[in-house]
Amino acid sequence: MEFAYLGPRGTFTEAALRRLPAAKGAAAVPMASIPEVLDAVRRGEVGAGFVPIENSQEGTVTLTVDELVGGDPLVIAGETVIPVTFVLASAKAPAEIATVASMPVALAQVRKYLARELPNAVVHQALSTAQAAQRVVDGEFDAAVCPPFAAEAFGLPVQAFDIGDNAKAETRFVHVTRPAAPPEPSGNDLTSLAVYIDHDRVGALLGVLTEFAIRGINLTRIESRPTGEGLGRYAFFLDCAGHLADARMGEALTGLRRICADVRYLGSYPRGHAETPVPAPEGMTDADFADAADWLAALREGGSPR
Ligand SMILES: O=C(O)C(=O)Cc1ccccc1
Repeated sequence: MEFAYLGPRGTFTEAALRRLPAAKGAAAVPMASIPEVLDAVRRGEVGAGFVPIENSQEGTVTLTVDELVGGDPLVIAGETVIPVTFVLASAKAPAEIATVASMPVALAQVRKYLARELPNAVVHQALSTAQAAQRVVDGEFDAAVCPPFAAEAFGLPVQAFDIGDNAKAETRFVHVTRPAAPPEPSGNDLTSLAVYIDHDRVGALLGVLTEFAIRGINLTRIESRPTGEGLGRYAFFLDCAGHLADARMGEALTGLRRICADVRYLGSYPRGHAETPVPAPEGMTDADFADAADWLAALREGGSPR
């Protein structure tokens, strides 16, 4: 199995991919951008892709979420979470740095550092932190904001370590495939969905949330993303605790299907970090649903239920 990932070598994505159990022994194929990774998966050129999706400091990696919500269908099959620390990589001393480059999600996390230490430097966007380091080596920019291992991979001196504005920043990365059955439940899973509501209907979002709340399903993330149809037209990206195979998740999904303009299932997969799973509340276990279904079937057959 080949994994395409956001490259070149030296990205945080590459480091996170090494921690993904499903990628053990797999060939890692660097791609220039997030859309290129996802398109290679869609075209079947690689079996899987690996891209950043969420940062604890900056929030959503919009390129990834928008592709999942609105692009040709893909599903998430796994995730990893790693801490991210940034360095200023350059052959020049900070006083001589006139241009600095990185990926927007990285630049946003060193905003205070750049304003304080390099107030006159012109900031440029790159497709990844390691691509910025590559372009410094090529002479295009003076400095890159990148992981320490990217500076090392590209032979760039580090002018400053730990320049992130939040020392506790973490990033979440996802393993994506073409639509496929999910991995078996692990006991601590997430299910991702994109939900399109009827935007003119008052209380439509409350209706969506109710489907989860009444079945004891915890949401770990809800994000609105523009559909591109105009102002006020948004889709919701949701991460829900639980697996597609859980009876209560199945019931919530069929409930959404009935009340939403559209629902896109985006995968059930084991959580990549140590969150304690929220157990099914009383009356919401698979056994409770099976018992209730048996009871109803017996009523419909005219028998006398237990
Ligand atoms: O550019 C990289 O190295 C990435 O993997 C994307 C990224 C950028 C900044 C923080 C986390 C991930």
